[in-house]
Amino acid sequence: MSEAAVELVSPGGQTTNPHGSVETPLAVQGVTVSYGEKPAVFSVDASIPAESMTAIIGPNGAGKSTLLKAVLGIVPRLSGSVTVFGEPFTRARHRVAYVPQRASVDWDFPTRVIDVVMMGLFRELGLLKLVRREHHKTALACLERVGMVDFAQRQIGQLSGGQQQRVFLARALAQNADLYLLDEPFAGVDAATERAIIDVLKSLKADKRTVVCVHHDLATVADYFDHVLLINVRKMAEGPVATTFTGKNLQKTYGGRLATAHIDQLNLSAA
Ligand SMILES: Nc1ncnc2c1ncn2[C@@H]1O[C@H](COP(=O)(O)OP(=O)(O)OP(=O)(O)O)[C@@H](O)[C@H]1O
Repeated sequence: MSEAAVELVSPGGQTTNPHGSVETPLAVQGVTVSYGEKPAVFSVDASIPAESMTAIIGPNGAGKSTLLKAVLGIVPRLSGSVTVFGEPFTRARHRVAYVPQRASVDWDFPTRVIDVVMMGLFRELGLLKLVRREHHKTALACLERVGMVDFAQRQIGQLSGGQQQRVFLARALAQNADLYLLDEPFAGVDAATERAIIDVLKSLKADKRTVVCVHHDLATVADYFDHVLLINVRKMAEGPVATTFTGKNLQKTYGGRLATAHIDQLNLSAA
């Protein structure tokens, strides 16, 4: 029997291999993606620790979204490999939930909030896609977790930006995944929604899930995350926030685009 076949899934959803060590939720090696002549992501390596909250940080156009899409197979890789809990993504996709950038979704599509969340249950609905009472209850419970249960019957086009973001998070929760990949979950949301989203993400981590977010607000990195991946087409740095989210690494990643005064305000180590 192969090692993969005898993987053990612990109660928290964590995978250990037969030797008892925890599989890396996401390992990226030498990934290069190009939309044209110039690579958008060049030879990026990353190793996302289990049960961590990771921020992918870098300037506009640095390739952060592209890296997530390459992990998910939405855009083709020119080179490199991706493993999810020690397996190719195609074998582990059921363990991954993705929340895309809000702007990339067609919100005019005529569908209700509850139906969007139900999409997260597609694996449970079976071949006939029969929605049973318990599926409905699960979807409502996920909406409850993001404070959107009263909006279940609303058309998605009639939601505010922050409400849309919460609904997509509810869909991801319905997937009951082990690895959550979110592309700018806090973009354009108010303080209350940001608090609601970070509370849900922290509860996922407490439940032994792994969370990875593309993130722009440097002021909240130390509070929200414990691991960072800094990229600007290439990987600039990766590691624990405490030792990697430093003024020097931010200068390296953003170059002249980030004023020294802004870095000073973050009260980071200059190392
Ligand atoms: N579908 C596409 N076709 C062509 N070029 C693309 C496409 N998507 C992204 N790009 C380009 O690839 C580069 C990386 O884009 P990407 O969206 O991954 O950056 P990002 O770091 O997520 O940026 P932002 O912080 O602005 O969201 C950019 O130069 C962008 O213009």
